[in-house]
Amino acid sequence: MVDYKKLGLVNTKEMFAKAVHGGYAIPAFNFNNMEQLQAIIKAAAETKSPVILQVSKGARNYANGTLLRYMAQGAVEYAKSLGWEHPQIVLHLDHGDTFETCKDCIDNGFSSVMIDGSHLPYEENVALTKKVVDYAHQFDVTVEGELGVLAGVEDEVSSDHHTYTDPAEVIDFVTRTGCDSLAISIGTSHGAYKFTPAQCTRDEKTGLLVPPPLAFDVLEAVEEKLPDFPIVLHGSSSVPQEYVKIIDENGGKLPDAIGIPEEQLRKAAAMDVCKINIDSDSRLAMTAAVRKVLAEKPAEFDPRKYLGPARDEMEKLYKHKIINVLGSDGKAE
Ligand SMILES: O=C(CO)COP(=O)(O)O
Ligand SMILES: O=C[C@H](O)COP(=O)(O)O
Ligand SMILES: [Zn+2]
Ligand SMILES: [Zn+2]
Repeated sequence: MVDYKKLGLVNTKEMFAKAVHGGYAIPAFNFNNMEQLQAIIKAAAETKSPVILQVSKGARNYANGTLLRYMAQGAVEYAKSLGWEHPQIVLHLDHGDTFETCKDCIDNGFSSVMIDGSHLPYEENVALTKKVVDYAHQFDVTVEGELGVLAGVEDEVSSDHHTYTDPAEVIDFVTRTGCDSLAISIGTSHGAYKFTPAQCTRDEKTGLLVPPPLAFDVLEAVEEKLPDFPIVLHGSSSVPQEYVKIIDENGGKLPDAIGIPEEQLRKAAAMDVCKINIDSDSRLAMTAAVRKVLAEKPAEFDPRKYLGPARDEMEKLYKHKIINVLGSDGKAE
């Protein structure tokens, strides 16, 4: 049993309580490699923002779960070396799909896990989430559950199929499972194609696609049922069009890539949403920077010469999210 507290990591409990009352949200950034991790830690340290490092199943398969875990645990020391005296860093399993995966993470130093039973029939979701909570809470590890199905990659049916969270279910779910936070579905989705052009309107001046608004009425109804309970938004990349443009101008092809406007995320962060998941935007920042360097300097073959600029671009992006969108800067002084 690896005790995350001995590694200097923290769970989400206190930071969520503060974020809910403070009208801001904690960034949850996925990482799969060293450059992403360095950029996240540097951005969080320099803005003094609490931060959640997320590891997905795909990340564990890509980079090796053990290696990622040691990297994240080492990141606490890295943060301190940057002058962040008391880092508030959470190591979180993103979209855990079985009890065994969650247990493996809890046993090995994760301070938080998500059990995503949202695709199961309701009673099975309750039973699985409760099983993970009962195990996790013995070790003071916090647990995120999910109700409702996001559109796109998550629903496995079609790109516009989704099921918004049913506010009538949330009290029962949270009470019976004991989960510490709840991911809900209000119109966000994973990846860089969150809406089809047919679902959008077009801005007459800029010609850019304008996505439909999130279902804030559902979020409000959830908040009414669960006052001050930490709510999580997955699929919250905004797909910055400047990155899409750089990628497309340098040999890439991302037609009609579109995300959640930052205005909407700001509004959600001011409400009871206290964890906002961002992965795709970091991928776009990295890809844009790498494509640009390789296109401009065809003779370059030192990975540090393109991964370095990629890391700088990601750091810039993370800081922007922390300061200008989520409002979590200075909350971990
Ligand atoms: O929800 C996410 C990770 O769980 C990431 O969402 P994005 O694909 O919008 O970045
Ligand atoms: O939930 C989705 C995250 O963006 C992780 O994506 P991934 O499974 O490709 O690592
Ligand atoms: Zn899910
Ligand atoms: Zn997600």
